[in-house]
Amino acid sequence: MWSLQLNSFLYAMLAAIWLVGLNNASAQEKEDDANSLYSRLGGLAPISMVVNDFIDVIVVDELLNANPAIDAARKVVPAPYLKYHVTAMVCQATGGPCQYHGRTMKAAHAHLNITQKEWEQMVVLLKGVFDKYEIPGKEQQELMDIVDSTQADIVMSK
Ligand code: HEM
Repeated sequence: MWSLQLNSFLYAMLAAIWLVGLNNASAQEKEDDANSLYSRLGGLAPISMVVNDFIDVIVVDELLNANPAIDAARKVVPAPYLKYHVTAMVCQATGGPCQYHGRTMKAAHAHLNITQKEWEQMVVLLKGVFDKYEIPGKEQQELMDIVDSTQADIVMSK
């Protein structure tokens, strides 16, 4: 009898410890989420607006379209398709709940022969969009770091 009660008590204690552990884990996760770049940017809606403007400015840029491969691709690849994929990618890379299902950066850009000069133009255009949306300096830098991490896979020639 006693040992049965003791056993139930021990099980109840173990269950309580396990539940407290679970609660702590989710509190920690919530804190991580709130601190993610994704949350600091305001989530998916503001990210999609920044990407929307970014794609709108790059597809009409004269310096970029002087590259015949870029010009040909932007005429056949729908801008909404690019906006969808780039939004999902940024959402995922900043710690948001999305999953990017597009091609690798190398596979998506290899045929475009993107030069260093074209990359730098893209960065100037992107910075202009960041400024338009008044993204704070720290968050701009973190976003640029993500973009920079793709440079080696995107820039194909000098
Ligand atoms: C000078 C810089 C860039 C130019 C000119 C450019 C242009 C393009 C073009 C024309 C396409 C369509 C290619 C095709 O399907 O034939 C494309 C695809 C894509 N780009 Fe870029 N891009 C640049 C940089 C970037 C950067 C920095 C990112 C993200 C960090 C990015 C993300 C993507 C994605 C996600 C796709 C779609 C991939 C897919 O179709 O699966 N691009 N880009």
